[in-house]
Amino acid sequence: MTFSAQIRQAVEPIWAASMEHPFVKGIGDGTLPLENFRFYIQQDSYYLTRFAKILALGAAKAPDIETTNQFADFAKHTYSAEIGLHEQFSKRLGITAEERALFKPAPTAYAYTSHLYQAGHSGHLGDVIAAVLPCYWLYAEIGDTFQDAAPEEPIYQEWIATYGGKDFQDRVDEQIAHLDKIAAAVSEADRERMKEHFIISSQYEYAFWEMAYQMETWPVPLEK
Ligand SMILES: Cc1ncc(CN)c(N)n1
Repeated sequence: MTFSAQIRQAVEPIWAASMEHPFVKGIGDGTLPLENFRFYIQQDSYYLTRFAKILALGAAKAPDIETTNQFADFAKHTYSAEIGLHEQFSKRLGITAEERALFKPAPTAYAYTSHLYQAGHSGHLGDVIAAVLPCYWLYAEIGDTFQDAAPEEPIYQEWIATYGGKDFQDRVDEQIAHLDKIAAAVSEADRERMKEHFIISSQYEYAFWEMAYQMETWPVPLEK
């Protein structure tokens, strides 16, 4: 079994729980209150700006110029496709400049991006990919699962289309191919550490839906 198939099998219960999460199901059937999605978009915009930096770090850590180019392209695509989409959604959802200026990440968004930074900065390209892969692969599976869903809300339709398309799946396949190649060449200790990054990111993916569903706050709110 390939390394990617092994780690995918290890996280099956976590990904199955994500698929069943009311936030995700609510996008699919259109019942998710827009207020929750608005909260998600703000937190996810923060998340994506950090995610793009970790992909750029992958470009810097790549062993050859072709892989550097590919990871630089992953970072650019995060900006042009996902952050661009969030900017459009933010306008349509009436997120104001003042709200943006006052924005603070919720605990889970802060913790998840800190995990990506820690895994990415402390290791090699395999650590970067293991940490970011659930972000690609899980969303592609969700997009695929809900491809035929027809929520009434156009924003939810567009969100599903972004992750359900061939372009996003191609990027997942490229990341998996890199990870399997690296996993075959490194030590067992490296493979164990990469698996752990993948599991932790998968747990945080679930926690991110829950954060948006509960509109999570820090335990002791401060005056703005
Ligand atoms: C939290 C999270 N994880 C993954 C993705 C898809 N890149 C995202 N937009 N946000």
